[in-house]
Amino acid sequence: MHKDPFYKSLGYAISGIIQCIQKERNIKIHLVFMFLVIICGFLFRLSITEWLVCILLFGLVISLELVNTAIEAVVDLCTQEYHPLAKIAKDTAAGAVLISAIASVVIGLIIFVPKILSLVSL
Ligand SMILES: Nc1ncnc2c1ncn2[C@@H]1O[C@H](COP(=O)(O)OP(=O)(O)OP(=O)(O)O)[C@@H](O)[C@H]1O
Repeated sequence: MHKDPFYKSLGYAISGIIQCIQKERNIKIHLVFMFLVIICGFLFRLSITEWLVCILLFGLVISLELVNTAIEAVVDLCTQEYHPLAKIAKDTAAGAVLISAIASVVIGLIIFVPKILSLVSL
């Protein structure tokens, strides 16, 4: 079977990311939070380890949102009818995004709250 060159595959992947950003409200919310965390990260001078944790979490949440969108598309392609398996597929994919977002918020609080408190108590 014909295999696309690497630059074309990269183009498809980037197009998938752009389509998800255009179509999905949730990924826009994640991107806004990511942008705010990056600004706060510079303001509070995060350590290398703290940056690595933040970057890992950005990648995790956004990747899971992309996979969630892919699963929604495949389910809709398979059936427009109500089906319990379609519900499980969509709900569990959304649940994966939720778990990663909750973990990110908790870790974000662990990183930033002590820094904010030390600023306030100066
Ligand atoms: N074919 C189906 N069969 C059964 N339940 C479905 C089906 N399609 C959607 N649902 C239910 O409706 C919910 C919302 O589905 P929808 O396709 O609108 O996702 P969405 O609201 O666009 O999700 P997101 O907010 O992540 O983009 C699903 O999580 C699922 O519980």
